[in-house]
Amino acid sequence: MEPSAAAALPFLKMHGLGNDFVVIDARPGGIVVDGPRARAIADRRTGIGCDQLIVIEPAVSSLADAFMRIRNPDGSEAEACGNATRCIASLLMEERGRGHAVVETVAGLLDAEATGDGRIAVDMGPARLDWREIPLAQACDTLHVPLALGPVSDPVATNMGNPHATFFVPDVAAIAVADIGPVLERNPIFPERANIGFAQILAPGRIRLRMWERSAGITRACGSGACAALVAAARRGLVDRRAEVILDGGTLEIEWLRDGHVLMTGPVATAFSGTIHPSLLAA
Ligand SMILES: N[C@H](CCC[C@H](N)C(=O)O)C(=O)O
Repeated sequence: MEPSAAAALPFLKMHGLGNDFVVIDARPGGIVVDGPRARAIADRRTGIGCDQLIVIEPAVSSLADAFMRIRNPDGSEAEACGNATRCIASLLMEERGRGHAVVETVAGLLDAEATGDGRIAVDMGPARLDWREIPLAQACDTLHVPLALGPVSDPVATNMGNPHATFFVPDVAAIAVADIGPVLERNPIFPERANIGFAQILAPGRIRLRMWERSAGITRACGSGACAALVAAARRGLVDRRAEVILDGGTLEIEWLRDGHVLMTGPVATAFSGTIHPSLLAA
């Protein structure tokens, strides 16, 4: 059932370290938020504005509490969104009055639990490391992808449900992320484009990361990007399997477990609630 043109749609504005989301609960009314509507809502000038639009849908799997649909500001669907997963998991835990939740995504079921200090830990599933899984357009060692642009080269490719390329640099502050991010995102070696991370090793357990997100541009934090950066650094022997990843908006704790899964722990916040004006739904 589509909301009538007159119906205003309630939403929550949430964020994880400043990576912000408009969250719509489509479970009750079967509301469809397609690409054009997502674009209209996510637009920071004429809409509400967000890095990703998150729609909570009824779970498909009997093992999940809800399905989380992720849309980028250009309306495209993303397979993973770590910060949003923490936000949705916290909503589901609150609804059910318990400290754990299972969030279903197109990339699989994600287990989440409250860590007791106000943060949420999510098992983001296995890091996928084969060139076909990223995906890349040609067979290559994902630990050394043959790509260079300006001051950066030789990234590590990782799939966390979504595609990532992580470049290691001596000083992230010196990287013109807004200039080279969009060009790297669309390099033909990434048939589904890619999220681009620029990482600086501060210490064996501390990584500084700046992100250019696929379809979303520079964001203040990126959970799946932080996971990809930790896995990349550990594969290169630059850090152990656990580190603090310091993003523009704050710090995430990432651990690459022995079973290949990646655990991400960090805060969530609800900024405000409101209703979406029907004109935005007419898109
Ligand atoms: N902000 C998200 C990542 C969104 C990735 C999206 N831009 C894509 O196209 O994969 C996170 O916290 O993981």
